[in-house]
Amino acid sequence: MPDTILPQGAGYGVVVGIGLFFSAFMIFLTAIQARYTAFSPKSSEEFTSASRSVKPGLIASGIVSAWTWAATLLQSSAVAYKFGISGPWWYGAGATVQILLFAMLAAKLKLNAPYAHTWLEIVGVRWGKTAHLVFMFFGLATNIIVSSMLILGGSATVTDLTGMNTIAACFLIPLGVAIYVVVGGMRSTLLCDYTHTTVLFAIILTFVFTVYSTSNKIGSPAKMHELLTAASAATPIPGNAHGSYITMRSKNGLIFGVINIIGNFATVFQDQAYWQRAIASRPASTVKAYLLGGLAWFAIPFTFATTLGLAAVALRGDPAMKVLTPADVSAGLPAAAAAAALLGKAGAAAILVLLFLAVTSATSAELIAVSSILTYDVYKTYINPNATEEQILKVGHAAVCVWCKPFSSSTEFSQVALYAVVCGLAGLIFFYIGVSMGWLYTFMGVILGSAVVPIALCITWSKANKWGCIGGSIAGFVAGIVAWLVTTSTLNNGVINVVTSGGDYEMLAGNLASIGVGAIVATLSSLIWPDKYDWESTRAINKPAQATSKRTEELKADSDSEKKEHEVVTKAGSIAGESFDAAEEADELDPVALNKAFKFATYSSVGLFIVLIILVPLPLFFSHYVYTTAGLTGWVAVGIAWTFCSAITVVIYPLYESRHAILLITKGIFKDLFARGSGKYVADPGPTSAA
Ligand SMILES: NC(N)=O
Repeated sequence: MPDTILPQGAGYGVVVGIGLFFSAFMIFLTAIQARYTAFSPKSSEEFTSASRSVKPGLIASGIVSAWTWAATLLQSSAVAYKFGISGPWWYGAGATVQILLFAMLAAKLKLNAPYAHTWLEIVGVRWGKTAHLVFMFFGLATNIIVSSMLILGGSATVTDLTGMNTIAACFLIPLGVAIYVVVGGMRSTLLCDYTHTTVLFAIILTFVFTVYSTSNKIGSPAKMHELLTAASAATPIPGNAHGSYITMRSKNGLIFGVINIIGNFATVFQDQAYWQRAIASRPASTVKAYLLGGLAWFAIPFTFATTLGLAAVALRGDPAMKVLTPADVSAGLPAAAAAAALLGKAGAAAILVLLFLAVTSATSAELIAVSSILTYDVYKTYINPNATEEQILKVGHAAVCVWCKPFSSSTEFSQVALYAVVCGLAGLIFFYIGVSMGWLYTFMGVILGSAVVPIALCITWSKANKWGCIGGSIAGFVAGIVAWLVTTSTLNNGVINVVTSGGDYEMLAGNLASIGVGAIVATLSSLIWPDKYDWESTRAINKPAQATSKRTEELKADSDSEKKEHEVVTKAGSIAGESFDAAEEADELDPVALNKAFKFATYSSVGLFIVLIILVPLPLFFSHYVYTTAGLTGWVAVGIAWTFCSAITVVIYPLYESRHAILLITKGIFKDLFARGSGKYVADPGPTSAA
């Protein structure tokens, strides 16, 4: 019997083949965009922010795609395997609430810095160079840690299923992504994200229906209940009510929940990828996009892990089920093992494709995020403040390829290869020192958590104190590391290594100290020495010369013909290009409407936070309830229904809202087919709708 369920060729085929397929797809999309729409991929605004014109469904799909990491599928299943049903809940809820709460930051971004390219530009303009550099450290550290987790999770699974060389996997995974991001920029990345998300939901639903409906090994929630009950009796989980897998009363599940909430605050609030989607979004619908994206994403880890993570427990002892070591669990392998045990080679292949799509789309989000930071916060801020549009675009492309070498004079191919080296090296270093994806996942809040509250205050609160926020971030960082190491040493007789430092309490202490000290110092100093910031300078960042509201123009215009003239003038000043004109944009940036949107974001996200983190899980935790068959059936049914709603939101809804753009492109293609050259988009002098 071979050591792996799939041949090595399958690993290379998926990693290289699908990577190149999506690169070709991206080139095709970009060509279509350039020919049949008003948006030119040659503009730097279009490359980094899709001309700030994207509608909420596609943004929501992009959020889901960027937020679906290897860990979303693998670590969620690993915690289901370790803690039972509480693991998927804490993973899903504990990483959804940040996206929901980010809707508030997105509303403030549109209100206080509507034309910024990066969140660091806002920090720099408000607080100057020191703050800019300190927070850039946290921003880039976030991108590096997230990218490393993606590479680690992806390569571990590909190696486990196919035997593909881990070093090759680490380097080849980012290669295809780098090519397609360079070719397309933000809009094509969002369209590629959409395709990935569609396939992702199809594969997840296939696994769900296999486990809970068709499989002869499980096949129903009732059988799953029976198998989990038997597993609980055979190997009770310490800290769970009655040692059961089918209870929310799990002490370690709850600890993981707290760590998860903290770490994910850091990786949303200080990752340019999420700011970038807010920047790319139309102002009027940014909040809606984040609320939809967050709610849609919840179903992915929750339902997937409630399916394959629990299946990995239920199938223990099955001849087709691999025996998992603690290292395998930490590497996130229970889901792949269960998929292979249930569906053989087909299951393994499906999980390989699923994982690869998740890893590539999240990596593409990280790439374009880093590219924007290097372009606008390093190159334009410190190297060439008078950079031309052409220079900015060139650096943006180069930065995608090589994080640390944006001015390479080598060919694009060698830049791509160098980028693969940088990203792959980060993954490899962690791999060789024995740091798994699971370890890194619980560690991320220790070093990133301290900047969460200071960054949120900088963007949303006029009273936020500059030195309090900078000091809080640094003090929290130090406190997090110290608390983590001291707890490790205390609990492990002075032994500090990768294994001892990865324990639940060790990571919990580091996470709590980091976010707590950062929050307390930043908030208290701002209350004692409040700033009085008026946001004028951040509102002026990159502001186009003639961004005047259509309403204002209408008031000024004396006649219909004069009004038309005004529209044409404002249109010329639009940063968003011809399909989302300046007057429309200025109307959507109306402060009254944006303040309303902020209030709506606050009420809904805080309300959903209370439901997801307090009202649902805590009563179940304190009641010590162990699910009956009917209880588990209901729990699974909620997951399946939620998954369908999510698929409708991020797969069907974007198609519906883009129907005019799809029609426009289809007409253009048909015109070209019947009269060669006649289908190319020609600018319409009047306002039109955005894709
Ligand atoms: N994106 C996460 N935390 O899965």
